[in-house]
Formats: sequence, C-alpha cells, structure tokens
Amino acid sequence: MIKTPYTMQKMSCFFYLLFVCLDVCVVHAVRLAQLSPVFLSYPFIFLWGGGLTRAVLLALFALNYPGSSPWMSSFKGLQSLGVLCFHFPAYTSLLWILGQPTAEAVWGWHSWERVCQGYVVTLVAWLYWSQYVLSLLLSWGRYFSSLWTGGASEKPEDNTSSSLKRLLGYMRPYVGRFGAVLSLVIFSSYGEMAIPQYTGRVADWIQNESAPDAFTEAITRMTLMTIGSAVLEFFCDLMYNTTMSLVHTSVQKDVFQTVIKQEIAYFDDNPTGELVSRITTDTNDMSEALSEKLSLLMWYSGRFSFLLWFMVSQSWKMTLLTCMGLPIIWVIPKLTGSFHQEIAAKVQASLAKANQVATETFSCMKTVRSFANEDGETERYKRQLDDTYALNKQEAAAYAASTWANSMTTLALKVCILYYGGTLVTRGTVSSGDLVSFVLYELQFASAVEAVMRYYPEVRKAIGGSEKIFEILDRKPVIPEDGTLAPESLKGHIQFQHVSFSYPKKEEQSTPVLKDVSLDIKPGQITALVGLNRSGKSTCVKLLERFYQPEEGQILLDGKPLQNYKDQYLHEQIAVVSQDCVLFARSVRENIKYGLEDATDEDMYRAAKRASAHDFIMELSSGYDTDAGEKGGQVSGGQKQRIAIARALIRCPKILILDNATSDLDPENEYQVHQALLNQTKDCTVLLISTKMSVVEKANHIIVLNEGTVEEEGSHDELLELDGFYAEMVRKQNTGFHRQGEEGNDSQ
Ligand SMILES: Nc1ncnc2c1ncn2[C@@H]1O[C@H](COP(=O)(O)OP(=O)(O)OP(=O)(O)O)[C@@H](O)[C@H]1O
Repeated sequence: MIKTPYTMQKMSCFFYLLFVCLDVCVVHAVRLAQLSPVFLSYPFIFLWGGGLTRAVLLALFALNYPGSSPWMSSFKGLQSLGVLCFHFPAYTSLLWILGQPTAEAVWGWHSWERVCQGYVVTLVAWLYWSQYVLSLLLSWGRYFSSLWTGGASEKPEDNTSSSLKRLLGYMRPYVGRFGAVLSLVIFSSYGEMAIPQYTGRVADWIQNESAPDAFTEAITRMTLMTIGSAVLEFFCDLMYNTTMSLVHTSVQKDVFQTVIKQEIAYFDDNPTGELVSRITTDTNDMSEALSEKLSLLMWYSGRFSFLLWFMVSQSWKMTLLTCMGLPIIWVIPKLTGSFHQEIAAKVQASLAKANQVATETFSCMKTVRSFANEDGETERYKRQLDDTYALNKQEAAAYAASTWANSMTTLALKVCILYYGGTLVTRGTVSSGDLVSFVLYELQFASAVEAVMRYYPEVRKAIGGSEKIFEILDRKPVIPEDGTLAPESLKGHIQFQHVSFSYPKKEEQSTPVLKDVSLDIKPGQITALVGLNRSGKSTCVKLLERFYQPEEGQILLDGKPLQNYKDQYLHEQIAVVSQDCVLFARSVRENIKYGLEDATDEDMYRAAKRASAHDFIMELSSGYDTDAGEKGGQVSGGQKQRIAIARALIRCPKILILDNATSDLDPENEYQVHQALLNQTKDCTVLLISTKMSVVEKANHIIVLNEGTVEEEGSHDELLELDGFYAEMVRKQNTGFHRQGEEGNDSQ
C-alpha cells in the first residue's frame, strides 16, 4: 500500500494511543503470567523479566510502526521508555536492599494506580532531561572540578569556560579572601535554617506542652542563629565586594597596558571610543555582574544545599516529591511565559508602527495640509491603534494565564506536599513540627532553586561577555622585535632606499601611498619635503618613527637598518613636531617634561626658550603650572604648538622633524620660531615639511613628492631653474586670485 502524507498523518495521530493500549495489554498479560505457579517463587526475576518484556515490545512497536513519532525512536525517547519499564523494578529492588517491605510493590505494580504513577514518573524524568537542570548540574560539576584545579576539560572549551578560567586567574591572588567569603556564606546560610527548624520545634511544643523549657530554648536559639547569620552576611558582602573591586581594577589595568602596547595600525582600525568602552564599560559590566549576580548565585546555592540537606533529614520521601514537582512548576509558567513574551513583542512592534505613522505625518505636515488629508492620516493612525488594541487584549489574557499558571502550579505542589505530609504525620512517620519545618523549607527551596536557575545563565552570560576583554588581553602587537643598537653618538644620516608602502586595511584593497621612494637626508642639514596634499610626506615621517613598516625597500639610519635600533633610543633621538600636535590635559610643565620625569626645570626653561615659548608661558596665570590641555586650557593654538616644540627640544634630539609644525602661527611668530629653531639646532638633522614655499626655500636640500614618488630634488634655485613641479608650486603660491572674466579683461 502506498502511504500518502494524509495516511501517515492519521497513523501518527494514533501512535500514542496505540502505544498506551499496547502497554496496558502487556502489563496485564505479565500480571496473569506472574500468577502462574512457575513464577510464584521468583518474584524479583519476574519483576525484572516483566519490565524487560514490556520494554522490548514497546521499543519494537515504536521503531516499526509507520506513523511512529521521531522523538520516540530517538535516544531521549528510548531513555524515557527505559524509565517507564524499569523504574519500578529498580525502586522495588532498592527497598529490598534497604530491608524495607516489598510484598506490596512486587505484587501490586500492575495496578491501575501504579501504571499511572509510572507515566507520571516518566513525564517528570523527561522534563528533567529536556530542561537544563541536568546540564546545569553537570556543567557545575565540570567547572568546579576542572577550573579550580586548572585541569583540562574533556570537551573543547567554549568561550564562557575559557573566560571563566582567565577570571579565576585574576581571583587567584585573593584566594584567601575568597576562602573566607565562602566560609561566611556557608555559616550564614546555615544560620538561615534556624527559623524553619525552630518554628517546627515550637509547633511540636504547642502540641505537647510537657517540656516548658523547650519553647524558650527554641526561640532563643532561633534568634541567636538568625542574628549571627545576618552579621556574617554583612561581613561577607563587604569582603566580597571589596575583593571584586580589586579584581576589577587589575583587569582594567592589564587591558590598558595591553592596548597601549599595540601597533599604531591597531589604533587606526579601532576607534578610540570603542577601545575606551572595552576598558571601562565592558570591564564595569563584567565586574557588576560578578559582584551582584555571582554573589546572589553563591548565596542561593548555599541556601539550596542546606535546604536540601535539612529537607532530606526531615523526610526523604517528601523531598523526593518536591524534587519531582519542581520541573512542572518551572515548565508550565515557562511555556505560558514565552507565549506572553511573544505577544508582548508583537505589541511593541505594533506600537512602533503607530509611532512611525505619527512621526511621518508630523514631519510631512505641510504636505498633509496642502493635500487637505488630515482626516485620512487620522484614520490611518486609528487603524494602527486598533491593531495594537487587539494585540493588547491578547497580551492581557496571556499575562493573566501566565500568572495564574504560575500560582496554580505552586499551589498544587504545596497541596500535594501537605496532603502527603499529612498522611505521614497520621502514620506517625514524621511529627507535625517536622511537617511545619518541611513546608517552610520547601517555600525557601523553591525560590532558591528558581534564583539559581535565573542567576546562573546571567552569570554565564556576563562571563561570556568578558570574552571581548580577554581577546584584547591575548592580542600580541604586530611589531617587529626591538633592535639592539643604541650608539653613543649618532650623525643623523637618513636614507630611504626604494621604499614602497601602503596602509594596512582590514577589508578593502589598500592603495600604495609611497612607490619606490629613495631619499637621502644628509646629517646636520635642513632638508625640506614638499608636495601637494596627500602626496605621502607625513607617511615618510611615520615610517621614520617606526609606526609602520615599509612593504618593500629599507630605511637606513647612519647606514644601519632602522629596525636594528632600540625603540626607546630611536624615540629619544628623533623628535617630531606635527601640525596636529596634541597637548595633554595637564600643566605646561608636565607637558614639556612628558616622558622625561628626571628632566630638571633648567632643561625645561632652556627648551622653552629655544621654542620661543618661555616668555608667553611666564605671562600665563600660573606660569608653567597652567593647564595646557584641550579642555579648559588657557593657551591658544599657536602657543600650544610652541609648547609642543619645547617638548621635542628638551630631549636634545639628533633629528628634528617639523611636519607643518608652525602652520598655526602668524607670520611674525612663525618667522621667530623658525629662526630660533634653525639657529639653535645647528648640529641637528632637520626634516622640514611645509606647504609654504617661503619656509622651505632656505633649506639646504628640497625633495618634491608627487603621488607617492620623488618628482624632483635639489636646492631652491636649482629647482626653480628646472622649471618643473616645484617651480609651478612656487608660482601658484605667489599668484593672487582673480576671476576668469577679469583674467580675460586683463589679457585684452
Ligand atoms: N592612518 C592612515 N590609514 C590609511 N590611510 C592613510 C593614513 N594616513 C594617511 N593615509 C593616506 O595616505 C595618503 C598620504 O597621506 P599623507 O598624510 O602621508 O600625505 P601628506 O602629503 O602628508 O598630506 P598633507 O599635506 O595633507 O598632510 C593619503 O591618501 C591619506 O589618505
């Protein structure tokens, strides 16, 4: 017979019904067989054999029935089948091992009541598997065994696990404090058990007033333990939060240190705001989550453990009932809650659409008015609001259902416990005080488990979020190894030999900025580098500062490759003052002595005088202690540039690079600064970059760059005589502006 999809659908509808019918038939057939004289003397063998027969027949049916559900033939389905068929033999065997009476269980397992009970147990087991309770417990076990010991876990690590390991690394120096916190958590959680425990004792005393001291004793103990627990909690919180602040500070410090050591290209690719957010916001979020949620998780875990312990010691049967009921308590509100959330999201989307209509209408008000369509727009808005109202009604119903389901399931569990507890009290297995204590424990237990389930994923998420921080901490800067050269005397002879370079770009193809550039910058001379904007002048300077590496060719300093010099030495010998020089939001003194903490005030005054900055600094409100920073600074753009020049000169560099350094100065000051600089840096190699031809014409040698290549070079006079690119630039700068028509008139 060909099975059409319709036939298959019908068959699958009947699958579970047939499954239950078959199970009932098998159970009753086994029951009849059990009564046969052959099996009467081997009840346990029969019990297990019956379970096996049941499992095999049901599995064969599940695997072969054409409309069988895929879940039933999956591992989880077969696992549940195993629970259904073998939980009772296992339970009965356990009773037998514990020396408990088993006759009722052995001969009564096929009753209707027991069969239904079996289905409930299987359902609870399935809920455990399908929820993350088990995975949560397992992953805890895995974490605490592998992380503290530093051992490798079996599975490949996920991000959260590796981030947690790193975090624990930061916590390790404070292991003593964490140990103390843990002890305080344990003692304080234990103290919290006093109220339910002694309330039970008081209930016992009410029933049986024969021991008059028992009441006073119970109340006294309860009070002392509760106060003790509160005091310990206070100290624990204090110690935990201060320790976490220490951890936070050391993470922040390390991130800052790692970022500052990255290559310059890294700062080109990562906006400053993003880097600052990594150091501040991300670390703050992580530490807040850890301080708040991890501490709550710890508290509730402590409470959970003690509650479980006390509940088991009170009555293991009632504890088992509570544990079986908990998954139902979680799952039903979760299902109704997710339905509510789904509708709430739809309501939000609908509201956003209504807002969009309003925004669009008001922003195009003139168009609406000129087409006299006010009523049309009002109608459109109303239609949108009607949609929102329809969804609102659904949301209200879903919310009510979710709250109702929540309280009903909790109530149902409590009623079950009270009913079962009541029967145990009637049988005399537990006292009524124990039942009171148990009910109070159970109340706290449900909320502790719920809190653990809520905070655990949040803590995991926060730890996983810290992954970005650790990514930065793990990043190795792409910088060639530091050189070893640091000669006592340096001539300052710079050579670019066939240098080609393009800026590293993440996605797009990078275009070459320098193409086969060869330059010879003679020691002790003034060399000017000129060219149109974006011709690559500043790039040459950045390569000299070793911010980037040439792709081809090499740069020599005194005949030796630049990368062979020590980084610190190089930056002491080469001082760069650029147009976009930045002063820090600190005093003028700190700015000039930047990076040279042992420089004397005399050195500072000398450098300031050479940069023509001393006089104006002395006139500032607080002299050298005036704030020179970007914000709130009292110094103008030109003055800032002269302070930046003083900052460069205090190092007595061998090579001075002025990259449009005087562009913010008026002609008078520019002349003064240049004159002072050139007079006082006689033994220095000076590389002068300027777009002003009047500035560069005094240079010993002029190199003209055009679109990343050397166009021409020579002295000012030689280049003028050549009448090429440089001569054209000089001409253009000396020619005034005029309108085209006027040009025509002029020529007439
Ligand atoms: N950090 C960077 N990342 C990517 N491209 C860059 C970077 N810095 C400069 N460039 C590009 O390199 C080219 C050369 O720039 P450079 O600043 O060296 O020219 P310049 O001659 O000094 O120009 P200007 O006179 O305008 O300062 C330009 O196209 C510029 O956009």
